[in-house]
Amino acid sequence: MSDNRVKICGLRSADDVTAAAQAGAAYVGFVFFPKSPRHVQIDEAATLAATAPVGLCKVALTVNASDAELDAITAQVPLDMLQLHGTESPARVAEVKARYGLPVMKAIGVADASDLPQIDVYSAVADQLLIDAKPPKDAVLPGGNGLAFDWRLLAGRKYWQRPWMLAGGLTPENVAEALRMTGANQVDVSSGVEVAPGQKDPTLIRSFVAAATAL
Ligand SMILES: O=C(O)c1ccccc1N[C@@H]1O[C@H](COP(=O)(O)O)[C@@H](O)[C@H]1O
Repeated sequence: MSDNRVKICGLRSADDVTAAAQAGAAYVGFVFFPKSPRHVQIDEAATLAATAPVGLCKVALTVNASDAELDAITAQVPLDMLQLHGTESPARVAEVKARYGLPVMKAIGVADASDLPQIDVYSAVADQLLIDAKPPKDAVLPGGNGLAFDWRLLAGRKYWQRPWMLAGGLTPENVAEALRMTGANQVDVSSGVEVAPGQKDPTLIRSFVAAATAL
């Protein structure tokens, strides 16, 4: 068993939270983005977060959220981290961090080598980085599309200043190879542990966490 840490994102029920916790996930994510099949209302997320065992990091995923939206989420949901998954600028990341006093994880979309310098830019302001596949141009969702990027882009990289997670198209079948190729020690998954959009499967969650932490 390794020290690899897993985030299961897009949880919508108490059973999902229990499955993630019992499988050994380190983080659970709640999606606040109405276009997503994983979107939860703030009061639902508050109830779900309250069921999470102590020590499980509860993350709110938002996309270009306004202060009013973040005020409402942070006032009602007991959270440990904010994940910014839109086009938030470095200045906005710093502003959110200061305003809410919570660690901020910034998602960065990668399609090719030209996207990699953004990782250094956001390292200066975010507490963690989430390196995800860049969504297709016509995508409705900026993440959660079940698409992987070419992991070879991260092979042999220099070390970044911040902890980071690998995301995008990860599954119980490919996560071990993804960890090996990128050297990541944290991974984030959504579609890869679902049987239908937004519907998590406890067996897939268990298989994913087992595969990611077996190395
Ligand atoms: O999951 C979503 O619906 C979502 C919506 C908007 C922004 C990000 C979203 N998900 C994040 O994307 C990664 C990768 O997802 P997948 O495993 O490829 O489906 C996921 O881990 C979430 O952090």
